[in-house]
Formats: sequence, C-alpha cells, structure tokens
Amino acid sequence: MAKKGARDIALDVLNRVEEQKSYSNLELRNVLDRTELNASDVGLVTELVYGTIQRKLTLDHVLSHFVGGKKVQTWVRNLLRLSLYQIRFLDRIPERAAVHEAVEIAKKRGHQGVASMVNGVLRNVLRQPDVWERIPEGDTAKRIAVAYSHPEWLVRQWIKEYGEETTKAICEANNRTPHSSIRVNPLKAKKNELLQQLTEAVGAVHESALSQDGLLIEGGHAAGTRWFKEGFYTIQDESSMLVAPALAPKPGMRVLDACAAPGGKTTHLAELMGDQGQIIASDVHPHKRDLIANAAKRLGISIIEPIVSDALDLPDKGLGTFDRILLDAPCSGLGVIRRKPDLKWNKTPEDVRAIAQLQYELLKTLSTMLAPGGMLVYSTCTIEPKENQDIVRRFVAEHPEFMLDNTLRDDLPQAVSDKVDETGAYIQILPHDFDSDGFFIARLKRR
Ligand SMILES: C[S@@+](CC[C@H](N)C(=O)[O-])C[C@H]1O[C@@H](n2cnc3c(N)ncnc32)[C@H](O)[C@@H]1O
Repeated sequence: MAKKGARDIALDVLNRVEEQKSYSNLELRNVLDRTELNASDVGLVTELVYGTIQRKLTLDHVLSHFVGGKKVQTWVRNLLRLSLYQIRFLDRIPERAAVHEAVEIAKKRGHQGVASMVNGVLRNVLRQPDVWERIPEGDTAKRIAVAYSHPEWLVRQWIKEYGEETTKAICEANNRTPHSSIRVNPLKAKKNELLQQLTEAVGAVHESALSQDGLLIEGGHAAGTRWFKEGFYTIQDESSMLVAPALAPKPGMRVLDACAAPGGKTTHLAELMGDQGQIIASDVHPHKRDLIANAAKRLGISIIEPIVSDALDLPDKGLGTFDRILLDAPCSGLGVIRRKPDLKWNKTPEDVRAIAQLQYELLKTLSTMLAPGGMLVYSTCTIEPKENQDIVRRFVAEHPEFMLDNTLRDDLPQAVSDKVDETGAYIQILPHDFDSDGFFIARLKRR
C-alpha cells in the first residue's frame, strides 16, 4: 500500500477527533509516533490539524455558501475544511497544489462524484475570493465568532466581561502560534551561558520579558537537546512561570502543592527554594505521580515528595500545616486555547459552572492546612472570572481568618506589575497582553 502523505494523515486525525470526540494532541501524538514522516511533514500535519480545528467556524461559514443544506459525510467535510485552511491561511502552499491533493484524496477514499464535488467547491472558492470577507448577518457577537472562529456563547460572555475590543484581541491572540519558552534551572545552569549554548545549537534564543527565569526559543525542538535531557531547563509557558515566584517560597519552608502534576510549578518552587526544605506534591491521578518524580530527578531536585490523593482528602492524611500552599486548580483551560484549540469547541457554560464549584471546595479544604501567617496562591489557566476573581472574593468574604495579600506586586516582574488588580492581590493575564497563556494568580494570607 502506498505511504500516506501529510494531508491524508491530517485528515485521519481530524476524522478521529470528530468521530471519537477525542483530543487532537493525543490523536496527533498517536499517529505521528507510528509514521515515518520527515520533520517538515510532521510540522505540516501538526499545523494542518491544529489550524483546521482553530479556524473551523470561519471555514464552515465559507463552506456554507457552496454546500449549505447538502448532507456531507464527516470525512468529506473535513477534507474541504483542511483544503480551505491551506488556501486561506498557509502562504507556503500553492492554491492549485491544495486543490489537486484534495481531489486525489477524495478519489482514493470515495467515488468519482465526491471527487468532482470537492474539486467544484474548492475551485468556486478560488474564483470568489471575496467570500472570505462576507460577514454573516447578526449581532456583534455572532460576527466576531465567525470572523475569529470562536463559539458564540464564549464571545458573548467575553464581550460582557471584557468589552468588544478586548474580546477581539483575545480571539486574535488565540489564533496565533504560541512561542516556545523554557525555564532555566538555576540548580544546574546559568541563564546567560545556556542562552549562548542554545543559540549555537538550535537558533534564535531571547530572554523572556515576562519572567526572569525564562528564555524564548525560535525554531528547534526544545525537548530534544542534551541540555534538556541533563535537566538544565523545563519547558513551560511564560505566564505559568509567574506562579511559583508569586508564592514567595523560601529555603527550608514546608510547602504543599495540591494539584501538582506534571510538576511544572512544583519543580519551579523547589528551584526557588534552592532545593532546601520540603515540598509535598500531590495529584489525584496515580499515573501522574511518575511525571512529577521524573521531572524532579531530571532537574536534580531532592526535596519533592510526590503523593497520590484527592486534594479534598488531604486534611485527613496527617500531613500537618504548611508555610506555603499552591492550589494550581483544575480549570476550564480557556486561557490556553492557542495551544489546545479543541477546548473552545468542547467546553460549555455548564462545564465552567461545575468546575467553579470544585475550585471553591478545593480552596476551602486546603486553606485549613495553612499555618498562621502562611501564604496560599490560587492559580488557573483560564480567563473566566467565575473560576478566578469570583472564587477568591467569595472565599475571603466567608473566611475572615484569611485576607487578600495586597503585596503580590512585590513578587512579580516589573513587566506585569501594572496588570495587578486594584486589590493588589490578583493578576489576570489575558492571551494578548504578552502573547502568552491566559493565567490568573491570586495570593491570600492567613492572619
Ligand atoms: C492545572 S493542572 C496542574 C498543573 C501543575 N501544577 C503544573 O504546573 O505542572 C491541575 C491538576 O489537578 C489535578 N486534579 C484534578 N482534580 C484534582 C483533585 N480533586 N485533587 C487533586 N488533584 C486534582 C489534575 O490531575 C491536574 O494534574
């Protein structure tokens, strides 16, 4: 059997994601692990899958002008989306090549009628380039939703929370490719030296404006270098690097990280503590325990004790009290849409409500384990106030022994300090603020 090309493989992934309701990153990894594509084709498959999912609503809007009302099989619709994505959003692929490949795939998978239909639709789109500018009828939310390919309910919600212009900026940022960033491990490496070494090995490397521990890498495979294998750095988004410093951990302290896997922030905490003290790193999923242990081992960290527990059960485990607690809570993830575009299509308002309830319970439960005078950081990678500010506000209102710590700014880099809210205790980073993940960080203190 002839080997499958990049577009054929991308189409398989898109079909599986839709039919099995599975995650594109898992399906992609599954498929790419089993193929023998070269690096550039791996890049193309990845881009085609993420890009097509990202722009789905815009692509479907254009398709509706040509196949509206007709029943189209899932694989044919995905083939049309995939091809339109190349035509509109990938400069490096000639339009004729995209159409030709699509027709060949259609012939292979279907009958001649399907191939003619695919050919006809794509050529019609090419003949009418203004179709991309035809904005749908309807209100602002609907128009933004189609133009920037986001679900209407989410756009409507963001307009209410952030206004129209900010909503457009969020959606636009969500459609950009994320930077690749790393956090230098000070236990093993010096930032300037590593910057130099990586520049020679993988290409352009810059200092992060957001985190003093961060570097941005353009091109290259950050997890493939010998410095990664030797534990000189961790791959982490820049805004996520703000969380551990916000907890202000000091060497010798007892720290609890209650939702710790895969260990990105736990290991950062240990690095900031100079690997002195104790960190209990807990997660509910047994299979994730090794991820934390392996990360600590690779980075040369000894103070992390990974355990498996539902965070709601931690007070019954006889662990005593802690100087610092991190609750990096499970969340809707709506701040990391650019990395996981499926999220925006899969999440519902009901999901946000349900996870907010769990988040509040987690905060309430873990707060009982904080020593007097201790600090607790609550963080999420979402931009939904229901999961962020509302949780923290309600918590301090119902727990007078806790206060918002209005000195959070002291432990954040200058570049982000004007994003700290007027309470001085929390910061909401939106995806377009620094072209990073959307993140929320709040700091509470026990009186
Ligand atoms: C946002 S992720 C944590 C990321 C981690 N802090 C890092 O920086 O690598 C949330 C984690 O919470 C865990 N989790 C979900 N529900 C939990 C619960 N009830 N108790 C403990 N952990 C939970 C998930 O398994 C997931 O690993």
